[in-house]
Amino acid sequence: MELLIENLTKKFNQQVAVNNVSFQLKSGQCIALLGANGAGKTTTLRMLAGLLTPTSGEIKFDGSQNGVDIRSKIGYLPQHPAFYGWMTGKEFLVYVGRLANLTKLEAENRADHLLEQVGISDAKNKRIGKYSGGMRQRLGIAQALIHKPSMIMLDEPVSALDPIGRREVLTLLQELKQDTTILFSTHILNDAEEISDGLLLIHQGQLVEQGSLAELREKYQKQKIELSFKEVDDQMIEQLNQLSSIVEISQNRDQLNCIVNNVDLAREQILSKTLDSGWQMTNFTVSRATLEDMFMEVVNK
Ligand SMILES: Nc1ncnc2c1ncn2[C@@H]1O[C@H](COP(=O)(O)OP(=O)(O)OP(=O)(O)O)[C@@H](O)[C@H]1O
Repeated sequence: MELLIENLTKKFNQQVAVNNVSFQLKSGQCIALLGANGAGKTTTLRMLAGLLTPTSGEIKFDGSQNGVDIRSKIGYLPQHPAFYGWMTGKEFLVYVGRLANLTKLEAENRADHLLEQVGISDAKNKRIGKYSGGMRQRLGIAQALIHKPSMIMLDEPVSALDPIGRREVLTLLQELKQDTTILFSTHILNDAEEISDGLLLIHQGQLVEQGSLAELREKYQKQKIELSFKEVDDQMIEQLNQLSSIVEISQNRDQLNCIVNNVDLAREQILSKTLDSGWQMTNFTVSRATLEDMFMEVVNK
């Protein structure tokens, strides 16, 4: 399976919600579409799910012609799924199975299988109105899988959940990704790091970075020294900036984050400068820049 997205764009009147986005998704991958609120994640997923017509660009599934209905290949869980609270979990899945053209028997068998797979078979005869948030999301994922799609797309599958529900659904996704191709959106980097193999970072409608977690870590991994002083002034920052080992300094109140090109040299230079100048240092920590730093760097460009 291969999903190829080329120059996908969506405008709402004059507002460009998704701007010239291109990427590829292959069988077996679990990819996170990561971006802040309003970045364009939902709009992208809705176009891929066939619920929204792109203004321009192409969506090709296994080399299909652009515009061909690919909904039978894709399972989709919207950000705010609507359930009938009076139905039981099993009734709901049988109902969506029938909508997906399964016979009654097929729908029942498929529902039982999926309820087992997403771990809510004990509650299959309970009304959905009584389900916890995590159980509803698991039912929503089962719904997305009903027609045996080649891949599933999940819009913010854990964002609205409490910590217990989050954990339930993240664990389920860990299991599902073993044999399901998954594209999911999130605004939480930790969730993306925990379950995905790769990231698509979207910012103001544009794809600003993409790659496997390993590639991105390698690319953005920088050595960093965090310093705190009793007081920080511009002159101090200027003097530190002149040290040959320091590449860049950012300030957060009395804390300075220094990206350095050589930790050992930087340690020596910073400590000796601090002593000479009589600055009152309260913290000196060597660390590595994380994907969090990458996220902030890319998003603040
Ligand atoms: N139907 C619409 N009409 C007009 N503008 C829209 C419409 N849908 C989305 N937008 C705008 O497009 C931009 C992208 O929205 P989108 O919902 O795709 O972002 P998102 O990344 O999913 O954010 P969130 O996490 O808040 O759902 C936003 O500025 C939004 O206001």
